[in-house]
Amino acid sequence: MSVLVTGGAGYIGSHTVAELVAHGEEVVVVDNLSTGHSGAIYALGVPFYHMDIRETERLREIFSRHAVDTVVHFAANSLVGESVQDPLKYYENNVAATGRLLEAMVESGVQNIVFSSTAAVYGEPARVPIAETDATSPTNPYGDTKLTIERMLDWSYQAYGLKSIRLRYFNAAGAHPTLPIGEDHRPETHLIPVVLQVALGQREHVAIFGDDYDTEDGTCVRDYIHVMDLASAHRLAIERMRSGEGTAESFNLGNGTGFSVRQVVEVSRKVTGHSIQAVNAARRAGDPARLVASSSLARSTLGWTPQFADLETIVASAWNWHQAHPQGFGE
Ligand SMILES: NC(=O)c1ccc[n+]([C@@H]2O[C@H](COP(=O)([O-])OP(=O)(O)OC[C@H]3O[C@@H](n4cnc5c(N)ncnc54)[C@H](O)[C@@H]3O)[C@@H](O)[C@H]2O)c1
Ligand SMILES: O=c1ccn([C@@H]2O[C@H](COP(=O)(O)OP(=O)(O)O[C@H]3O[C@H](CO)[C@@H](O)[C@H](O)[C@H]3O)[C@@H](O)[C@H]2O)c(=O)[nH]1
Repeated sequence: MSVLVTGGAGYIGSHTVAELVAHGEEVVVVDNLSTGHSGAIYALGVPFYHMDIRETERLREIFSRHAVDTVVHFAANSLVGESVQDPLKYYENNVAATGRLLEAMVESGVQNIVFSSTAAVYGEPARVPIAETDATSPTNPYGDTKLTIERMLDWSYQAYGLKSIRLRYFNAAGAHPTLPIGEDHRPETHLIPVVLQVALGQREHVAIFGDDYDTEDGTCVRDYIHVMDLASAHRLAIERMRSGEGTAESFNLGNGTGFSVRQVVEVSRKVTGHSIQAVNAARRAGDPARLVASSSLARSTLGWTPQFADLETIVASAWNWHQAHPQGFGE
Protein backbone atom coordinates (compact mmCIF):
# COMPACT_ATOMS: atom_id res chain seq x y z
CA MET A 1 0.00 0.00 0.00
CA SER A 2 1.53 3.34 -0.91
CA VAL A 3 0.79 7.04 -1.06
CA LEU A 4 1.14 8.94 -4.32
CA VAL A 5 2.12 12.57 -3.79
CA THR A 6 1.49 14.99 -6.65
CA GLY A 7 3.72 18.07 -6.46
CA GLY A 8 6.11 16.27 -4.11
CA ALA A 9 9.09 18.16 -5.56
CA GLY A 10 7.55 21.44 -4.42
CA TYR A 11 7.79 23.25 -1.12
CA ILE A 12 5.02 21.81 1.07
CA GLY A 13 4.92 18.54 -0.90
CA SER A 14 8.59 17.73 -0.27
CA HIS A 15 8.25 18.36 3.48
CA THR A 16 5.18 16.15 3.60
CA VAL A 17 6.99 13.37 1.73
CA ALA A 18 9.79 13.59 4.34
CA GLU A 19 7.24 13.35 7.16
CA LEU A 20 5.47 10.35 5.61
CA VAL A 21 8.72 8.49 4.90
CA ALA A 22 9.88 9.16 8.48
CA HIS A 23 6.69 7.45 9.64
CA GLY A 24 7.26 4.36 7.53
CA GLU A 25 5.02 5.14 4.54
CA GLU A 26 5.86 3.95 1.01
CA VAL A 27 5.71 7.14 -1.03
CA VAL A 28 5.88 7.78 -4.75
CA VAL A 29 6.10 11.28 -6.24
CA VAL A 30 4.64 12.64 -9.48
CA ASP A 31 5.74 16.14 -10.47
CA ASN A 32 6.28 18.01 -13.76
CA LEU A 33 8.96 20.22 -12.13
CA SER A 34 7.22 23.37 -13.41
CA THR A 35 7.92 25.01 -10.05
CA GLY A 36 9.40 22.10 -8.06
CA HIS A 37 13.03 21.00 -7.79
CA SER A 38 14.78 17.75 -8.67
CA GLY A 39 17.16 18.60 -5.78
CA ALA A 40 14.28 18.09 -3.35
CA ILE A 41 13.59 14.66 -4.81
CA TYR A 42 17.27 13.64 -4.47
CA ALA A 43 17.21 14.70 -0.83
CA LEU A 44 14.13 12.56 -0.23
CA GLY A 45 15.24 9.42 -2.10
CA VAL A 46 11.75 8.23 -3.12
CA PRO A 47 10.53 6.86 -6.49
CA PHE A 48 9.88 9.81 -8.78
CA TYR A 49 7.95 10.17 -12.03
CA HIS A 50 8.73 13.35 -13.97
CA MET A 51 5.33 13.86 -15.56
CA ASP A 52 2.17 15.92 -15.56
CA ILE A 53 -0.90 14.87 -13.58
CA ARG A 54 -2.92 15.23 -16.80
CA GLU A 55 -1.20 12.07 -18.17
CA THR A 56 -3.97 9.77 -16.99
CA GLU A 57 -2.76 6.58 -18.65
CA ARG A 58 0.64 6.80 -16.96
CA LEU A 59 -1.08 7.63 -13.69
CA ARG A 60 -3.17 4.47 -13.89
CA GLU A 61 -0.03 2.40 -14.51
CA ILE A 62 1.68 3.96 -11.49
CA PHE A 63 -1.36 3.44 -9.24
CA SER A 64 -1.28 -0.24 -10.11
CA ARG A 65 2.54 -0.73 -10.01
CA HIS A 66 2.84 0.85 -6.54
CA ALA A 67 -0.47 -0.41 -5.07
CA VAL A 68 -1.53 3.19 -4.34
CA ASP A 69 -4.50 3.57 -1.97
CA THR A 70 -4.21 7.32 -1.24
CA VAL A 71 -3.27 10.42 -3.23
CA VAL A 72 -1.96 13.55 -1.55
CA HIS A 73 -2.53 16.30 -4.10
CA PHE A 74 -0.29 19.39 -3.93
CA ALA A 75 0.30 19.95 -7.66
CA ALA A 76 -1.12 23.35 -8.60
CA ASN A 77 -0.32 26.94 -9.39
CA SER A 78 -0.71 28.91 -6.21
CA LEU A 79 0.11 32.60 -6.46
CA VAL A 80 -2.67 35.04 -5.62
CA GLY A 81 -1.23 37.93 -7.67
CA GLU A 82 -0.43 35.81 -10.74
CA SER A 83 -3.92 34.30 -10.69
CA VAL A 84 -5.45 37.76 -11.04
CA GLN A 85 -3.17 38.49 -14.04
CA ASP A 86 -3.66 35.10 -15.72
CA PRO A 87 -6.79 33.36 -14.39
CA LEU A 88 -7.11 30.85 -17.24
CA LYS A 89 -3.73 29.34 -16.35
CA TYR A 90 -5.23 28.62 -12.93
CA TYR A 91 -8.50 27.11 -14.15
CA GLU A 92 -6.48 24.84 -16.49
CA ASN A 93 -3.69 23.66 -14.18
CA ASN A 94 -5.78 23.54 -11.00
CA VAL A 95 -9.38 22.69 -11.95
CA ALA A 96 -9.00 20.87 -15.29
CA ALA A 97 -5.82 19.00 -14.30
CA THR A 98 -7.38 17.88 -11.00
CA GLY A 99 -10.34 16.60 -13.02
CA ARG A 100 -7.96 14.36 -15.00
CA LEU A 101 -6.34 13.13 -11.78
CA LEU A 102 -9.74 12.29 -10.24
CA GLU A 103 -10.78 10.42 -13.40
CA ALA A 104 -7.67 8.26 -13.18
CA MET A 105 -8.32 7.62 -9.48
CA VAL A 106 -11.94 6.61 -10.06
CA GLU A 107 -10.98 4.32 -12.97
CA SER A 108 -8.26 2.68 -10.86
CA GLY A 109 -10.32 2.37 -7.68
CA VAL A 110 -8.04 4.69 -5.64
CA GLN A 111 -10.53 5.95 -3.05
CA ASN A 112 -8.74 8.47 -0.80
CA ILE A 113 -7.42 11.95 -1.56
CA VAL A 114 -5.92 14.59 0.71
CA PHE A 115 -6.20 17.90 -1.12
CA SER A 116 -4.20 21.14 -0.64
CA SER A 117 -6.86 23.76 -0.22
CA THR A 118 -6.31 27.24 1.10
CA ALA A 119 -7.43 30.12 3.29
CA ALA A 120 -8.01 31.93 -0.01
CA VAL A 121 -11.37 30.09 -0.37
CA TYR A 122 -12.85 32.43 2.26
CA GLY A 123 -12.09 35.73 0.54
CA GLU A 124 -12.55 38.70 2.86
CA PRO A 125 -13.87 37.01 6.01
CA ALA A 126 -16.79 38.44 7.96
CA ARG A 127 -15.00 37.55 11.21
CA VAL A 128 -11.70 36.12 12.44
CA PRO A 129 -10.69 33.55 13.47
CA ILE A 130 -12.38 31.87 10.51
CA ALA A 131 -14.24 28.58 11.03
CA GLU A 132 -14.75 26.01 8.28
CA THR A 133 -18.49 26.69 8.32
CA ASP A 134 -18.01 30.41 7.57
CA ALA A 135 -18.93 31.75 4.13
CA THR A 136 -16.59 31.04 1.22
CA SER A 137 -16.31 33.86 -1.30
CA PRO A 138 -12.86 34.04 -2.91
CA THR A 139 -11.44 37.45 -3.87
CA ASN A 140 -9.04 36.00 -6.43
CA PRO A 141 -9.10 33.32 -9.16
CA TYR A 142 -6.63 31.12 -7.28
CA GLY A 143 -8.99 30.80 -4.29
CA ASP A 144 -11.89 30.22 -6.66
CA THR A 145 -10.10 27.31 -8.36
CA LYS A 146 -9.46 25.68 -4.97
CA LEU A 147 -13.09 26.11 -3.91
CA THR A 148 -14.24 24.67 -7.24
CA ILE A 149 -12.04 21.62 -6.65
CA GLU A 150 -13.52 21.19 -3.16
CA ARG A 151 -16.95 21.13 -4.82
CA MET A 152 -15.73 18.60 -7.42
CA LEU A 153 -14.64 16.47 -4.48
CA ASP A 154 -18.04 16.80 -2.76
CA TRP A 155 -19.82 15.56 -5.86
CA SER A 156 -17.22 12.86 -6.48
CA TYR A 157 -17.85 11.46 -3.02
CA GLN A 158 -21.57 11.31 -3.72
CA ALA A 159 -21.17 9.80 -7.17
CA TYR A 160 -18.16 7.49 -6.84
CA GLY A 161 -17.53 7.16 -3.11
CA LEU A 162 -14.19 8.97 -3.55
CA LYS A 163 -13.25 10.17 -0.06
CA SER A 164 -11.49 13.49 0.45
CA ILE A 165 -9.93 15.51 3.23
CA ARG A 166 -9.34 19.10 2.16
CA LEU A 167 -6.72 20.90 4.22
CA ARG A 168 -7.15 24.67 4.04
CA TYR A 169 -3.66 25.94 4.80
CA PHE A 170 -3.07 29.46 5.93
CA ASN A 171 0.44 30.84 5.18
CA ALA A 172 3.13 28.17 5.05
CA ALA A 173 6.67 29.07 6.13
CA GLY A 174 9.82 27.53 7.63
CA ALA A 175 11.90 24.55 6.56
CA HIS A 176 12.79 20.97 7.48
CA PRO A 177 14.86 20.84 10.70
CA THR A 178 17.43 18.34 9.40
CA LEU A 179 17.02 17.50 5.69
CA PRO A 180 18.35 19.93 3.03
CA ILE A 181 14.90 21.03 1.84
CA GLY A 182 13.18 24.39 2.25
CA GLU A 183 11.25 27.09 0.42
CA ASP A 184 12.54 28.03 -3.05
CA HIS A 185 9.86 29.51 -5.30
CA ARG A 186 11.05 31.18 -8.51
CA PRO A 187 10.49 34.01 -8.71
CA GLU A 188 10.02 34.22 -4.94
CA THR A 189 6.93 36.23 -4.07
CA HIS A 190 6.13 34.97 -0.55
CA LEU A 191 6.65 37.45 2.24
CA ILE A 192 8.97 35.59 4.65
CA PRO A 193 11.50 34.36 2.04
CA VAL A 194 11.47 37.77 0.35
CA VAL A 195 12.22 39.46 3.69
CA LEU A 196 15.03 36.97 4.38
CA GLN A 197 16.50 37.59 0.92
CA VAL A 198 16.80 41.25 1.95
CA ALA A 199 18.61 40.12 5.12
CA LEU A 200 20.98 38.05 2.93
CA GLY A 201 21.74 41.09 0.76
CA GLN A 202 20.06 39.52 -2.30
CA ARG A 203 17.42 42.26 -2.50
CA GLU A 204 17.65 45.91 -1.51
CA HIS A 205 14.30 46.09 0.23
CA VAL A 206 10.94 44.45 0.74
CA ALA A 207 7.94 46.27 -0.71
CA ILE A 208 4.98 46.40 1.66
CA PHE A 209 1.91 45.90 -0.52
CA GLY A 210 -0.55 48.38 0.95
CA ASP A 211 -0.54 50.22 4.28
CA ASP A 212 -4.13 51.46 4.20
CA TYR A 213 -5.97 48.25 5.06
CA ASP A 214 -8.41 48.18 7.95
CA THR A 215 -5.91 46.54 10.32
CA GLU A 216 -3.96 47.77 13.37
CA ASP A 217 -0.98 49.10 11.38
CA GLY A 218 -2.68 49.24 7.97
CA THR A 219 -0.81 46.24 6.49
CA CYS A 220 -2.32 42.81 5.71
CA VAL A 221 -2.61 40.27 8.50
CA ARG A 222 -1.89 36.56 7.93
CA ASP A 223 -1.67 33.42 10.05
CA TYR A 224 1.77 31.80 9.51
CA ILE A 225 2.05 28.05 9.98
CA HIS A 226 5.23 25.94 9.98
CA VAL A 227 5.56 23.64 6.97
CA MET A 228 6.33 20.62 9.21
CA ASP A 229 3.08 21.25 11.09
CA LEU A 230 1.27 21.17 7.75
CA ALA A 231 3.13 17.94 6.94
CA SER A 232 1.98 16.22 10.14
CA ALA A 233 -1.64 17.15 9.39
CA HIS A 234 -1.40 15.26 6.09
CA ARG A 235 -0.13 12.17 7.90
CA LEU A 236 -3.07 12.37 10.32
CA ALA A 237 -5.54 12.90 7.47
CA ILE A 238 -4.28 9.74 5.74
CA GLU A 239 -4.65 7.80 9.01
CA ARG A 240 -8.20 9.09 9.36
CA MET A 241 -9.24 8.00 5.88
CA ARG A 242 -7.61 4.60 6.24
CA SER A 243 -9.47 4.03 9.49
CA GLY A 244 -12.71 4.35 7.51
CA GLU A 245 -13.50 7.89 8.65
CA GLY A 246 -13.44 10.99 6.50
CA THR A 247 -15.94 11.47 3.72
CA ALA A 248 -15.73 14.92 2.19
CA GLU A 249 -14.31 17.09 4.95
CA SER A 250 -12.47 20.41 5.15
CA PHE A 251 -10.10 21.53 7.91
CA ASN A 252 -8.36 24.86 8.50
CA LEU A 253 -4.67 24.66 9.37
CA GLY A 254 -3.22 27.73 11.06
CA ASN A 255 -1.96 28.83 14.46
CA GLY A 256 -4.87 31.17 15.22
CA THR A 257 -2.72 34.29 15.57
CA GLY A 258 -2.50 36.98 12.93
CA PHE A 259 0.66 38.96 12.15
CA SER A 260 0.78 42.05 9.98
CA VAL A 261 3.34 42.47 7.20
CA ARG A 262 5.13 45.04 9.36
CA GLN A 263 5.21 42.65 12.32
CA VAL A 264 6.75 39.93 10.11
CA VAL A 265 9.47 42.37 9.04
CA GLU A 266 10.06 43.35 12.68
CA VAL A 267 10.35 39.74 13.88
CA SER A 268 12.69 38.98 10.95
CA ARG A 269 14.95 41.89 11.96
CA LYS A 270 15.15 40.44 15.46
CA VAL A 271 15.83 36.87 14.29
CA THR A 272 18.45 37.77 11.67
CA GLY A 273 20.09 40.77 13.33
CA HIS A 274 19.87 42.62 9.98
CA SER A 275 18.15 45.97 9.48
CA ILE A 276 15.94 44.84 6.48
CA GLN A 277 14.76 47.89 4.59
CA ALA A 278 11.01 48.05 3.95
CA VAL A 279 9.29 50.50 1.58
CA ASN A 280 5.59 51.19 1.12
CA ALA A 281 4.08 50.12 -2.19
CA ALA A 282 0.65 49.82 -3.79
CA ARG A 283 -1.79 47.11 -2.74
CA ARG A 284 -1.50 43.78 -4.56
CA ALA A 285 -4.73 42.88 -6.38
CA GLY A 286 -6.72 40.05 -4.82
CA ASP A 287 -5.32 40.35 -1.27
CA PRO A 288 -7.82 40.10 1.60
CA ALA A 289 -6.95 42.33 4.58
CA ARG A 290 -6.97 39.66 7.25
CA LEU A 291 -6.84 35.84 7.28
CA VAL A 292 -6.61 34.07 10.64
CA ALA A 293 -7.64 30.46 11.25
CA SER A 294 -9.64 28.71 13.85
CA SER A 295 -8.12 25.22 13.68
CA SER A 296 -10.09 23.72 16.54
CA LEU A 297 -11.75 21.22 14.18
CA ALA A 298 -8.38 19.87 12.99
CA ARG A 299 -7.22 19.65 16.59
CA SER A 300 -10.28 17.78 17.82
CA THR A 301 -10.95 15.59 14.76
CA LEU A 302 -7.46 14.84 13.42
CA GLY A 303 -5.69 15.10 16.80
CA TRP A 304 -3.41 17.74 15.25
CA THR A 305 -1.17 19.88 17.46
CA PRO A 306 1.25 22.33 15.84
CA GLN A 307 4.77 21.97 17.24
CA PHE A 308 6.39 25.16 15.92
CA ALA A 309 3.66 27.66 16.65
CA ASP A 310 5.34 30.99 17.37
CA LEU A 311 6.39 33.32 14.59
CA GLU A 312 9.97 33.73 15.84
CA THR A 313 10.52 29.96 15.66
CA ILE A 314 8.99 29.83 12.18
CA VAL A 315 11.15 32.69 10.87
CA ALA A 316 14.27 31.23 12.54
CA SER A 317 13.60 27.90 10.81
CA ALA A 318 13.29 29.63 7.42
CA TRP A 319 16.42 31.70 8.17
CA ASN A 320 18.46 28.52 8.86
CA TRP A 321 17.52 27.20 5.41
CA HIS A 322 18.20 30.48 3.61
CA GLN A 323 21.57 30.97 5.31
CA ALA A 324 22.69 27.41 4.56
CA HIS A 325 21.25 27.50 0.99
CA PRO A 326 21.44 31.11 -0.20
CA GLN A 327 20.79 29.95 -3.79
CA GLY A 328 18.03 27.54 -2.73
CA PHE A 329 18.28 24.37 -4.79
CA GLY A 330 20.72 26.12 -7.17
CA GLU A 331 20.23 26.48 -10.91
N1 LIG B 1 2.62 28.01 0.11
C1 LIG B 1 1.53 28.31 0.80
O1 LIG B 1 1.56 29.15 1.72
C2 LIG B 1 0.22 27.62 0.51
C3 LIG B 1 -0.90 27.97 1.28
C4 LIG B 1 -2.14 27.36 1.00
C5 LIG B 1 -2.23 26.37 0.02
N2 LIG B 1 -1.11 26.03 -0.69
C6 LIG B 1 -1.25 24.96 -1.69
O2 LIG B 1 -0.29 23.95 -1.37
C7 LIG B 1 0.17 23.32 -2.57
C8 LIG B 1 1.69 23.37 -2.60
O3 LIG B 1 2.13 24.72 -2.52
P1 LIG B 1 3.69 25.03 -2.58
O4 LIG B 1 3.91 26.36 -1.97
O5 LIG B 1 4.44 23.86 -2.08
O6 LIG B 1 3.88 25.18 -4.15
P2 LIG B 1 5.06 24.65 -5.10
O7 LIG B 1 4.92 25.45 -6.36
O8 LIG B 1 6.35 24.67 -4.40
O9 LIG B 1 4.64 23.13 -5.37
C9 LIG B 1 3.74 22.72 -6.38
C10 LIG B 1 4.37 21.52 -7.08
O10 LIG B 1 3.44 21.00 -8.04
C11 LIG B 1 4.13 20.75 -9.27
N3 LIG B 1 3.10 20.84 -10.33
C12 LIG B 1 2.36 21.93 -10.65
N4 LIG B 1 1.50 21.63 -11.64
C13 LIG B 1 1.69 20.32 -11.94
C14 LIG B 1 1.09 19.41 -12.87
N5 LIG B 1 0.12 19.81 -13.72
N6 LIG B 1 1.54 18.13 -12.92
C15 LIG B 1 2.53 17.72 -12.08
N7 LIG B 1 3.13 18.52 -11.19
C16 LIG B 1 2.71 19.81 -11.12
C17 LIG B 1 5.22 21.80 -9.32
O11 LIG B 1 6.30 21.46 -10.16
C18 LIG B 1 5.64 21.87 -7.84
O12 LIG B 1 6.65 20.93 -7.54
C19 LIG B 1 -0.50 24.05 -3.71
O13 LIG B 1 -1.64 23.30 -4.12
C20 LIG B 1 -0.94 25.37 -3.10
O14 LIG B 1 -2.08 25.88 -3.73
C21 LIG B 1 0.10 26.63 -0.49
O1 LIG C 1 6.96 41.22 -1.14
C1 LIG C 1 5.90 41.07 -0.51
C2 LIG C 1 5.22 39.84 -0.46
C3 LIG C 1 4.02 39.76 0.23
N1 LIG C 1 3.51 40.85 0.86
C4 LIG C 1 2.24 40.73 1.61
O2 LIG C 1 2.41 39.73 2.59
C5 LIG C 1 1.21 39.00 2.78
C6 LIG C 1 1.49 37.53 2.55
O3 LIG C 1 1.77 37.36 1.17
P1 LIG C 1 2.34 35.99 0.55
O4 LIG C 1 3.48 35.51 1.36
O5 LIG C 1 2.55 36.25 -0.91
O6 LIG C 1 1.15 34.97 0.79
P2 LIG C 1 -0.41 35.06 0.40
O7 LIG C 1 -0.64 35.93 -0.78
O8 LIG C 1 -1.16 35.39 1.66
O9 LIG C 1 -0.70 33.59 -0.10
C7 LIG C 1 -0.13 32.44 0.52
O10 LIG C 1 -1.01 32.00 1.51
C8 LIG C 1 -2.29 31.61 1.02
C9 LIG C 1 -3.11 31.17 2.21
O11 LIG C 1 -3.38 32.27 3.06
C10 LIG C 1 -2.08 30.49 0.02
O12 LIG C 1 -3.30 30.03 -0.48
C11 LIG C 1 -1.19 30.91 -1.13
O13 LIG C 1 -0.95 29.79 -1.98
C12 LIG C 1 0.12 31.37 -0.56
O14 LIG C 1 0.93 31.89 -1.61
C13 LIG C 1 0.21 39.57 1.79
O15 LIG C 1 -0.59 40.52 2.43
C14 LIG C 1 1.08 40.29 0.75
O16 LIG C 1 0.45 41.39 0.14
C15 LIG C 1 4.16 42.07 0.82
O17 LIG C 1 3.70 43.05 1.38
N2 LIG C 1 5.34 42.14 0.14
